[in-house]
Amino acid sequence: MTEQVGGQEEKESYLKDDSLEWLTVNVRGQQYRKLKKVRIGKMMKISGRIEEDKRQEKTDEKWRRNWKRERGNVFGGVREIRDKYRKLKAMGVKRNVLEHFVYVSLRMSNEGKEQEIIKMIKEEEEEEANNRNEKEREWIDAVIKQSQNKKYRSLCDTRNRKDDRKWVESKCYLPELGYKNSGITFYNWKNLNEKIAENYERIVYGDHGPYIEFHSDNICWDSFPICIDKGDSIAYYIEHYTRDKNVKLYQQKKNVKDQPNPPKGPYSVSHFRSNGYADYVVGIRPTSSSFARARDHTIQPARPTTSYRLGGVEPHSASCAQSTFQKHNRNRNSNRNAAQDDGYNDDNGDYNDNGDYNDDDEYNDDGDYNDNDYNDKGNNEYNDKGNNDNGKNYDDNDQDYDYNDNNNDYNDKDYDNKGYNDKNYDDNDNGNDKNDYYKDRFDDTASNQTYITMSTEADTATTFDAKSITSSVYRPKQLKITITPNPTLKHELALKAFAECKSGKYVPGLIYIPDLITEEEQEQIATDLKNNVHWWAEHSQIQQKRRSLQFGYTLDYKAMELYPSKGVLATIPSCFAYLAQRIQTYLEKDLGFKSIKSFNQLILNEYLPNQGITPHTDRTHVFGPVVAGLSLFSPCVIDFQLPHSNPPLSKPVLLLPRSVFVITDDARYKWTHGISDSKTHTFYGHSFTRGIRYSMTFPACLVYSI
Ligand SMILES: O=C(O)CCC(=O)C(=O)O
Ligand SMILES: [Fe+2]
Repeated sequence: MTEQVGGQEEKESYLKDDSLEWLTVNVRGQQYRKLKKVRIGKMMKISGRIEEDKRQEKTDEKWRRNWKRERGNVFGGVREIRDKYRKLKAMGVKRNVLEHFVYVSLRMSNEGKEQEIIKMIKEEEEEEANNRNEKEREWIDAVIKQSQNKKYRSLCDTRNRKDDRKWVESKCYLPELGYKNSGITFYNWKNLNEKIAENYERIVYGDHGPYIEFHSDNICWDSFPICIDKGDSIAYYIEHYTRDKNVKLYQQKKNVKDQPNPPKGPYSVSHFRSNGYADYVVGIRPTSSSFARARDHTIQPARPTTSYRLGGVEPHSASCAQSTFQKHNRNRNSNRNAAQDDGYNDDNGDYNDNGDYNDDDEYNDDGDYNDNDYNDKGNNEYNDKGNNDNGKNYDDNDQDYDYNDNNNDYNDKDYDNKGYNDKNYDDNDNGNDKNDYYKDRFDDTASNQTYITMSTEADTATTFDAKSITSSVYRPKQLKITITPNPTLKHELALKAFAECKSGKYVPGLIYIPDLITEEEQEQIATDLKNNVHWWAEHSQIQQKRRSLQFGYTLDYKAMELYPSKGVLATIPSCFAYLAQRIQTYLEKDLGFKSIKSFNQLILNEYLPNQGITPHTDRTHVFGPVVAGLSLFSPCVIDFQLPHSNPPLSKPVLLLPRSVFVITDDARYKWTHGISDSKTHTFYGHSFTRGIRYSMTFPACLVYSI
């Protein structure tokens, strides 16, 4: 051993420890440090030992820096591998650590370097081996045999994936490839007695973020008693949950090769890949599909911090990059989707602010890609390998981070300057690696492969903290609700459009119901809102600066998943529930709708006169085919637009207080609707000043019983 770090005493105490984890061993100057368990989710944050956490954070920083410096090359050059190996030995790590390391080195080093690496490792071991018996030396040969000279090319070929990898490796200490004897154990971080899995196959770095892939044999299935299968037609995977629903396991049913871009999500980046946005692998023998529980699976580690996610830069250097980011975002937007680029939300420089229920990509997290929108973007031909378009194909979904306007964490430069094709990782690329990988993987285990991805609810449920961004302006002790007068329509076009709206001939599928409630009922609603002002302070979310509350179910705009609302929001308050019923009755009795699914969610939106909502399609994977919206207190114009139409079609609809608009069919699925954030709205020549407006959106959430 040529390098010695740490004191003998600590080393011994570590060696006496029977636990197998190795990636949790850190070197802090002269000290050793270890964690007992690899925890899914906030693994470093939950030890409950604050002192430890602080130390850990410092160490994390160090590791992160080290990874940045070393990682790009560590599996590239023999010398780097040797140095790393020596470090690990000096740390006194256990055999399985070394095995894992050698295994990954052999499989991921540059082509043709294997023999050199083997020679080097053997030399390194020589000295010690002389003092040991022959049997102990055999481990090297066993690892070599395991690696079978098969190369694995990193999936991290773009900046976003590399950043994800940096994060996973510096936070979770999980190399891209797993190893069968690594002994790494995964626990539910909310219940550390609950074992999730042992060992893993690989980290799948895709454009929807990193996932840990497991073989089913290594999953503790007893920890996953809940299983939801939404059916072949909509879902790309079966969901499995731990009892506490904290850990979710995705069992992939179909691959995503036909999906060039990922659904929206905190990690999502669009690269228009012709091979699909991620390398999720599905069972290759359809006959085995009924044996879901005997398959392979993956799990998604916790979400990286914003700063790390967006370019892997330290926050302090990012503020200067903010404007660059916004600029590029604008460019991207105009390149991506004209329907969104309408000048709304200019304050954010971001067409979609915080992702509302914006379905512009029209496919979603559940994998029900029920839309053909990709082609419309005209970008299918985009050459993923090229990087000369300065980020225009870089993902717009990062706007998810944008809502708060104060995150100075972006350093978009990092993306734009370096492009997406970091040479470090591409040296091996001969274009066939992926096929090799599949061959490698399935030649000997071809019988029953399916992959599952897993995430923790805690990750996905970390919606923005409304309270922290709710300034006093947003937290009045009283609600001031006034009624704003309606414009008097005189112009012929305005009268015609309004009449067409009422008769259902204006936008296909759009139904307008004037005066669904009386003035007294509106008064009563105002009173009810005032009486419950505390709802807002306690539970509201901020969407594009406006506040909203979700009763019944809550759509997490980051994860785009639906959860039953909690506390006072758990059910639609009785003072409002009759409204949902009345709309439903109207649709069924007066308009002859065949028993529609009951509205089971209420989204209460508050619009100050300078607030709006980005053009969007209400999320299709969580909301049913009929969505109704009641307007209160102030008139406003909602714009219906048909994206990609030529010439562009945009139809303003005047929403008067106490009226309801219902979207079905084309209006629901093909058209977008949005409200401009200007204080003055115009409807066919009639301009009027907006006042405070509330709207109640009633969707029928698609919920599945467990
Ligand atoms: O405020 C409105 O009337 C529209 C709200 C809306 O589009 C929504 O909640 O999805
Ligand atoms: Fe909507």
